[in-house]
Parts: sequence; C-alpha cells; structure tokens
Amino acid sequence: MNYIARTIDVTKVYEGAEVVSNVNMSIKQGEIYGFLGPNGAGKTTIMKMLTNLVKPTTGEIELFGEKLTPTSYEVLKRMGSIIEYPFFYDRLSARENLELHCEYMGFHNKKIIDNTMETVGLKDTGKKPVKDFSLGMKQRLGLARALITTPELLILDEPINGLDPVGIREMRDLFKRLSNEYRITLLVSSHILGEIEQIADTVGVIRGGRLVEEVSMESIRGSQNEYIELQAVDIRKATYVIEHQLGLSNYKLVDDHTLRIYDPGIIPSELNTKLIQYGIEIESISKRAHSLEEHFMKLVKGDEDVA
Ligand SMILES: Nc1ncnc2c1ncn2[C@@H]1O[C@H](COP(=O)(O)OP(=O)(O)OP(=O)(O)O)[C@@H](O)[C@H]1O
Repeated sequence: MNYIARTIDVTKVYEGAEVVSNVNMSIKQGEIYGFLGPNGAGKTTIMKMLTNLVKPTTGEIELFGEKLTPTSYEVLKRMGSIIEYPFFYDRLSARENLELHCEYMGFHNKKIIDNTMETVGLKDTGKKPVKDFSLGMKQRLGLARALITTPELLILDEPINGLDPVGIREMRDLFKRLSNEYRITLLVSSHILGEIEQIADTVGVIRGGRLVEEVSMESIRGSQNEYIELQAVDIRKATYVIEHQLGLSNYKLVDDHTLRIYDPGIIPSELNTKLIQYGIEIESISKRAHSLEEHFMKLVKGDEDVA
C-alpha cells in the first residue's frame, strides 16, 4: 500500500497531560482522509506534528515514505497546510498576498498565481483588500496559499468552520476537484460528521487523543447492517417461534417489547405472515439500517457497544 503520510505510535504530552496517545494513522496516496472528532480530541495537535510545527513526545511521523526530522525541508515542500487561522496582510489584495507568499517561499511562477486564483474562485477580486473579504473568501485565499506551491498533500484543519451553507458547498466541491483533477491527497479535519461523510474516502475517528477507528467509507457503506425490528405483545413467545420454528438465530432482544433480527434476506411481510400463523400478535414490523451517524456517534461518544 502506498501511504503518503503515517503516524507511527505517536504520543504527545503537554505539561504532563497526554493529549495524543499512541496514534497510528495511515493516509493513502490520492485519497481524501476525513479526520473526525469533537473539539479538543487532538486533531490539531496531530496535524501540527505532521507539518513539523510540533514534535511528537514519542513515536514517529513518516511523510512520502521518509521519516520526518527537524531538517526535513524537502519533504515539507511537498505539502501545503492551513492549520488554525491563516494570517494575511489585511490591506493587500488576494494577488498581492499570494505574490508575497511566493517570494517568501522562493517560488517564482506568476502563471501559477493566476491559475490558483482561478481554481479557488478568487480570480475576480481585483484590488479588493483582504480586510473586506468574507470569511469564505479568506478561507479560499488560505487554500490558494497552501496550493500555490503545487503540493502533493494538503492538510486542512477545520476548513469549513464558520462558513455558511453556500460556502461549505463550494469548499466541498473544491476539495473533490483538487482530489479528482489535481490528484492531491487531502487530510481534512472536522467535528461535523455530515461534512466528512460527504467528501471522505477514509475516515479516522479520534476521541480523547486516541484513534478509535480508521476505516474506508466504502466498507462502512457496505456493512450497513440492515435488520428487521419487530414489536409483539408477547415478545418471548415471538422469540421462541423465531428461533425454534423459523430457524433464525441472529437476533437481539432490545427491550420487553422489541426484537431485532439480523439474519439477511428476510422480507418483513413474509415474516409477519409466518408469525401470525404461529399465533403471534405483531404490533409493528419494519426493515431498518444503522445509519452512518449512529455508527460514528457511538465511536465519538465512547459507547463501546459499536455495531
Ligand atoms: N500548546 C499546548 N499546550 C498545552 N495543551 C495544549 C496545547 N495545544 C493543545 N493542547 C491541549 O491538547 C488537547 C487537544 O487539542 P487539539 O487542539 O489538538 O484538539 P482538536 O481536536 O484539534 O480540537 P479543536 O478543534 O478544538 O482545535 C486539548 O485539551 C488542548 O487543550
């Protein structure tokens, strides 16, 4: 497997408190990796370690197959990032800010400034000073700055925070374009599941400094376990019939009234008919599926009974 970035058993201790604990993250080349977790879970700290802004207390970071050291300048040139609020020269225009950044980075290619401004949708901002930009425009300028050195990996910490629905949508579309057209690998953090779910190929869930899951969205969608939920007046009798007469074994009694059957391929109306034949009084019967939200919320909140 081709990994563009990995954390290997990374731990970070701040003033005696372990804020990141033994995290093993693997970001594949070309994917959008969604980094999901509540505020304070440790996302920013991990992103700072990946960009060499903070050193792990123990463990290692690997970027483009190389171990990250304090002098890994070449490796760091291959990535762009926005971590925490990006600083701009407020009185200067978008273009002037980007020109200054290029100069600072020793990167001289005027054409790229035009192209990047076009990519992020800031081409028509002219002389407008950044202080008159909306939050969404500033976010896009931050992205332009991260993109201007043509990175292979882009690390974005909560890039949609504070944006309105239109701005969120534009950002999301832009991430997909960067991934599909420019083949950039993205690591994007958020505390909002809905956002991660819509863009990510892989999701890493972090809680209390620990990576509690790292899974491809494809496999999660594939394992959306459907089940039949039924309610009966006498649930024990229904359970007996289901197990001994109908031969179904994969079920769970939820409460005194409700049973969930996980055996595949059951059609609710057929089950209903059969149960009635055995004299079971059914109150309700329906097909359901664990939603992604249920799946992730259990992880984020720390419910160990994860489906
Ligand atoms: N420089 C620091 N010194 C001490 N503690 C810190 C420092 N930076 C972060 N922390 C602590 O580490 C924990 C993780 O913070 P971090 O910013 O990585 O979380 P996060 O998941 O990015 O959340 P948020 O979205 O709120 O930034 C928090 O408890 C935070 O207070």
